[in-house]
Amino acid sequence: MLTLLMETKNTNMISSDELNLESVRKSLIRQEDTIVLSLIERAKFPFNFPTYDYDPSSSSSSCVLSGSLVHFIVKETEILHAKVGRYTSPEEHPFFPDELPPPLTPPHNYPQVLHPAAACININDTIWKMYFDELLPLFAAEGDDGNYGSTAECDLKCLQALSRRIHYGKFVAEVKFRDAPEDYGPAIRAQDRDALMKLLTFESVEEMVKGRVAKKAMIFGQEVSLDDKEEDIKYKVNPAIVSRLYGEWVMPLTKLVQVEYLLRRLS
Ligand SMILES: O=C(O)C(=O)C[C@]1(C(=O)O)C=C[C@@H](O)C=C1
Repeated sequence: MLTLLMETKNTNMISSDELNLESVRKSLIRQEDTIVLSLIERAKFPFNFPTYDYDPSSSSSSCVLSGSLVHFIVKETEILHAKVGRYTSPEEHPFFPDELPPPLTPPHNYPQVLHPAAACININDTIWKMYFDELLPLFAAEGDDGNYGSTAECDLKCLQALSRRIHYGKFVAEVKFRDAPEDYGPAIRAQDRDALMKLLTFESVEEMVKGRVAKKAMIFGQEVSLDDKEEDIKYKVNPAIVSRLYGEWVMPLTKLVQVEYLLRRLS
């Protein structure tokens, strides 16, 4: 708890005068480490289906949870973290925002960098569905080792890291608007999603990101042994899956957040 409190207080939140494309991209690059390492930790456990299984109609269930174990762990963790002010940070977004208590800690004055309308953008429902329906089956081995609590804890860390990275699109969008209001203004006033998406997309950057996260998965996730031959190296998480995660989900969802933010930027 103290660590979390210190983490919340010692935020490396970007101030308005430090806000530029280089600084926000530097943060996105640093967040790649957290995402790749959280996937590697989740890959320690097999799929462990009972972590996600909840059938209210099953009379045999002695389970008293109102949902699956992973729902319970995420909800209860968010309630605890809300009490120490985690979700007063513009960089943090809860998966269950409707059930959170007010902070018990003094308010922290975060730099007011974003337009107030940013607070209404939360796409965690989409992130939750992507993670459990698309991503997890790609890299979690089949099987059940009974470690359902630890498995759910790893899922929580993956969800939090992905949510933070994708919603960081609000800061990227703010930078892009400030750098070129004459370009973004007409598309915003026309509420033209396609024009905004075209303006904010840098395909060369996306290719670099996909290559870098695959390389991080290789370096961070390499099974190390002293007599490995080059062709026998194994990885805890397939680097191609990490590259696909970014190409098919993380960057498109980050761009969705950017578009949603920009549509509201002049309201
Ligand atoms: O770096 C940017 O310009 C971003 O908008 C971030 C990001 C990303 O999600 O990594 C998204 C869209 C761009 O096409 C390139 C990269």
